[in-house]
Parts: sequence; C-alpha cells; structure tokens
Amino acid sequence: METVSPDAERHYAAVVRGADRLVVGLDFDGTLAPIVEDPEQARIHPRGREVLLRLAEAVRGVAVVTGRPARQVLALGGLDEIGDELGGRGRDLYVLGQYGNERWSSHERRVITPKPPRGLATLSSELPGILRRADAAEAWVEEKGLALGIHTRRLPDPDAALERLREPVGEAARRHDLVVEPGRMVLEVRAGGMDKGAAVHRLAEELDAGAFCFVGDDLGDVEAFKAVGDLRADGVVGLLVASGSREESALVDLADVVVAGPDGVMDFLDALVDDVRALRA
Ligand SMILES: O=P(O)(O)OC[C@H]1O[C@H](O[C@H]2O[C@H](CO)[C@@H](O)[C@H](O)[C@H]2O)[C@H](O)[C@@H](O)[C@@H]1O
Repeated sequence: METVSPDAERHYAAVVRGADRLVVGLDFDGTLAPIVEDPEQARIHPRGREVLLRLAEAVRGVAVVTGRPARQVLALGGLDEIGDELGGRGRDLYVLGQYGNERWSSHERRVITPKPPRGLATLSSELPGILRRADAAEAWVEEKGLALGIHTRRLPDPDAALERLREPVGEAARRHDLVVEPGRMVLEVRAGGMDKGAAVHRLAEELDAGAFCFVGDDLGDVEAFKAVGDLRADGVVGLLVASGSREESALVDLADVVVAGPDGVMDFLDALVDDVRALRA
C-alpha cells in the first residue's frame, strides 16, 4: 500500500478508530475482480469471498457499487452466497448496480431496478451502422438492460478504436437524451441523473455512516471519490483508495492510498480488518 495524499495516514487511522460506523464501498471490475479480456469471464478475486466476510463483520456496512447490472455482479461475485453467510451472522451486504440505478441487499434479497431509458432501444438499432462507419464493426456490445456497453478491448488496436467511437457515440447519445460513461476500453450509453456519487450519498445516509472508505479503479468511480470528499466536508471521516493499473490513472491522482490492483485491494482490506480487530482487542 502506498500512501499518496499528505493526510493519508491520519485518514486511515480515523477510519480504523471509526469502524463501528464505517461503510466501505467497493467497485467490482478492476477492484474486486481482475480485468480480463471478456467481460463475461470476469470473476471475483480468489480471496474475495473470505475478505468480504471478514470485512463485513468488522464494519457497519459493505457495498459493491458497480456499473454492472446487479444480478450479473451477484453471480460473478458469488455475492448471494456471501450474503447468506452474513445473514446468519447478523450482517448485511449491499449491491448497487448500474451506477446506483439498481439495488440489492442481503436482507431484502431482490433487485430493485427502474425501467430502461427511452431512446436506448432505438440507439441500439443504430449501433451497427455507427460501429461500421467508425471502422469498429467488431466492437463487442454489452446489452445491460438500462445501458449499452461498447467494448474495444478485443479489437487489434483498442485505444484507437475507442477514440474513433467517442464522437459518433457521444452524438447518438445526445440525440436520444442519454449520456456516455467512459471506462476501461469501453463507452457506456445510459440515462443521466444517477452516478456512483449519488449512490454513496444515499448509502451513507441510510446507514448513518460516520466514516466512508471507497475503493475504485476507473473513471466511473470519480463521482464516488467526490462524494466521499463532500462527506468529509460535512465531518464524516473519509478514505479514498485507488486500485492502480497502467491503464487508468484518474483515481490515482485523487486517492489517499494506492494499491496494486485487485491483489493489492485484498491485502489492503485484510490489513484494515486486522487493524480494526487489534484496536478492539
Ligand atoms: O463499475 P465496475 O464494477 O468497475 O464496472 C465497470 C464496467 O466493467 C466491465 O467492463 C470492464 O471489465 C471487463 C472485465 O474485466 C473488461 O473486459 C472491460 O474492458 C472493462 O471495461 C463491464 O463489462 C461493464 O458492464 C461495467 O460497467
């Protein structure tokens, strides 16, 4: 773990001391799950189950806050089963899917999801032409129900294809009153009005958080980092952790602590729980 902000150690110590009211928000891809070429093959880190169980027992709340559909991340993360185990121990796990538009919790056991935004189906039918004209016909389109993800990772030059797609995808999104959420080798088209920052604020209020730690890796997590900054301004203890990668540095520049990808996230969360337990012993 590398501390990068001048106050990182102070924030970390305050989070450990405030663990009784600590909420931990965790991104999925690139944070809990290693990045892989095919999004359908992503899985939670091999240590993820054990780490999440220990963490949930040590703090007030744990939430996976992801761009993925909640049902998908429940399956890829084995989060349903983790929720089962936590229920037996009187603890809860939350999944806030599609940038906070969907919600699942281990006590409610159902996914609450809004209707797909108007215009998404029409945009979907226009996509093959948009991709062809941008010389990216082989880009993989992920149908997420509330959003479309256009992935270039498996194209011969993913960065160049992503660049060629930015303008035409942005134009189509605007025409249908939708927004583009850029990510790691992906452009997602979805409804505006909700993001991971709003999801953090809602959760902090619901769980009466006295401390909030968010761990993320990608542009979609920037709003969550900003929300933790807002909470800090209101007197809540905050800690920002970036899961570092060579691909994306936006969060590294904003973080208190940088760890080495999902392996580093597992080590960080384990160490956090050890420190909380040591203080309570
Ligand atoms: O908010 P997250 O949990 O980080 O989800 C963001 C998007 O992640 C997925 O795509 C990313 O991970 C894939 C698997 O490692 C990788 O192949 C792809 O290049 C990445 O962009 C997912 O497919 C999206 O639906 C999520 O919104």
